[in-house]
Amino acid sequence: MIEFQHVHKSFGGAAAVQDLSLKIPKGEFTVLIGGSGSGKSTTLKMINRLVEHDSGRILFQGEEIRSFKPEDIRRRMGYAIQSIGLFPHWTVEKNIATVPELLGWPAARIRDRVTELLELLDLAPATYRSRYPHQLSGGQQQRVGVARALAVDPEVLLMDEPFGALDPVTRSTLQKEMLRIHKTSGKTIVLVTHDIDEALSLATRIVLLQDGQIVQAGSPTELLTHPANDFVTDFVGRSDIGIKLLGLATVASHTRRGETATGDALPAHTSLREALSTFVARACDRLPVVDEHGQALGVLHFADLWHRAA
Ligand SMILES: Nc1ncnc2c1ncn2[C@@H]1O[C@H](COP(=O)(O)OP(=O)(O)OP(=O)(O)O)[C@@H](O)[C@H]1O
Repeated sequence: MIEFQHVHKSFGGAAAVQDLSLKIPKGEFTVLIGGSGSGKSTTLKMINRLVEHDSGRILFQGEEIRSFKPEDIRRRMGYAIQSIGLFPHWTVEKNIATVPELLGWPAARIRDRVTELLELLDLAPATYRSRYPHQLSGGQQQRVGVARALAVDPEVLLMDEPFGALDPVTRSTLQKEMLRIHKTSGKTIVLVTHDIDEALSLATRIVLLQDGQIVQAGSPTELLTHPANDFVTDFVGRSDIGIKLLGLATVASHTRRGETATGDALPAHTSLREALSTFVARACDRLPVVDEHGQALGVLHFADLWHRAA
């Protein structure tokens, strides 16, 4: 759906992105990750032409990105950023309605869409639609930023550190919401982060950048189990690669069905990483597992964690 072919971008003679070639297929959740100054934001912004590339080609659905009108790009690609950029003197409703209004949607359609988006992001419409940004918490502002990016149901969602500067609980909640939105909408999402745990939990594909070049692109499991070099190993966390692998699998896939055990049960969608923590905290080697309806599913054995995790 989006393809970079040998793309270069320099600022004042210093290369920010060099010879970057990358395919982003439709429906993928691609996470661009790397250290500070590695070229993540520049790469993202070249997709919606906030930054123009110097050379090479960037294709969107087979056509050079420069051939699209900026307003078409704005309609087809939602954009959410860490600093949100909500207009302070506009209500939540008006902020979310920015692009629909630019596109001349009728007022009733805009109102319905705002209601739908606020509900999607767990902000009660009656309470929040007429508030101003300063009357919201940081997490709520981020949600409004995401709602605004989704307003005209774009084919692509571009997100630059959208959950930066949030406390871990809010961050984790919003990450889960993004996973749900991705799962239900099948949207193509490109997200920038410097947080490897965020990348591992969200991405279907991780693209690790260093000095404006791709060091490795692959699934979270590939990066953890087949790192291209020492830089990748260090970046993904040399000392806790095993724990991170456990974070990629759920209890459901490791449960011995039909067995029974006593004690508080784990929901089947719990990650094996959390399960390991529960085993240690409870000093036990078996945990009962329940499905999403709270019905007994089986038992997770401590021995099965490492046995089958990779
Ligand atoms: N508008 C600009 N003018 C000049 N230099 C820029 C500009 N934007 C980015 N750069 C430079 O390009 C390089 C890559 O920047 P970029 O913002 O893409 O990195 P990043 O990986 O997103 O970093 P961070 O995680 O710190 O946000 C950096 O050296 C940066 O200083």
